[in-house]
Amino acid sequence: MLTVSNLEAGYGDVQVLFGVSLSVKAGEVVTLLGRNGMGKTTTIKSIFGLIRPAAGAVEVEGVALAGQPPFRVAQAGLGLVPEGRQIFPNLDVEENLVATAANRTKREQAWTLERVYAFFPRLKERRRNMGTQLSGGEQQMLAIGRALMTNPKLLVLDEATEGLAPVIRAEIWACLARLKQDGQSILVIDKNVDALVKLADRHLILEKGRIVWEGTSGDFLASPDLKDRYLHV
Ligand SMILES: Nc1ncnc2c1ncn2[C@@H]1O[C@H](COP(=O)(O)OP(=O)(O)OP(=O)(O)O)[C@@H](O)[C@H]1O
Repeated sequence: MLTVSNLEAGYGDVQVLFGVSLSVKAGEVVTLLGRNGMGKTTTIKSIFGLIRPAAGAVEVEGVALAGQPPFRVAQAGLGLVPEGRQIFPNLDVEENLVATAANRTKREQAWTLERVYAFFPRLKERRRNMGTQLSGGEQQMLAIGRALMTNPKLLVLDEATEGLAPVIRAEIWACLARLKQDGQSILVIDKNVDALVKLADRHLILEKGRIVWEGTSGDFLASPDLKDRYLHV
């Protein structure tokens, strides 16, 4: 599905990623973990063409994407729920959902407005509200719904539960679990390791721009020192 190999990237003269490699297979849920400033968002920006990697390869089902503009990455089947949600503020909920919608993969069970509303009934209630009038949790559901409307082969969430109340976080995790049951491939960046260990199949830990650990949820639980070494502040 997604293969990233030896990615190097940074900002100006400052190198942030030093050969990041990762993969997500069809139907898998994989997490990218690490403390603040370790390069998680830079990895996502490089994958999505939001910054140009200095070296390395990004492939989606064999299509080479490194250095391609964001619309090509979207066309290849990657859907992003960006950090900070980035809801279009001057559009209402429904307009946000259809703004970037596409069924490029020609799925039989495509995501449509009706299906997104059935998945997030709260969005249906709020369909005529402007993006800015929504609560943080509703905005997050909208950002996920908007990405699903592109019918992505891989859904990527960057800090999807940041700043949300614990009960709302739990709702978002539950949504992701339902998507996983549906066979959706997902890459999640988040700091709530305990919730992610239950949800995900595999985990990668990023430290100073390098992948320093990789394993299954079982491996992660069997190494309790990982949290102190790489994840706690
Ligand atoms: N636009 C930018 N210009 C210059 N340096 C940046 C920029 N964005 C991030 N950096 C630097 O790159 C490094 C990695 O940042 P990145 O946002 O990828 O980390 P992160 O792991 O996603 O952390 P966080 O959880 O804080 O978002 C940090 O040292 C950060 O200061």
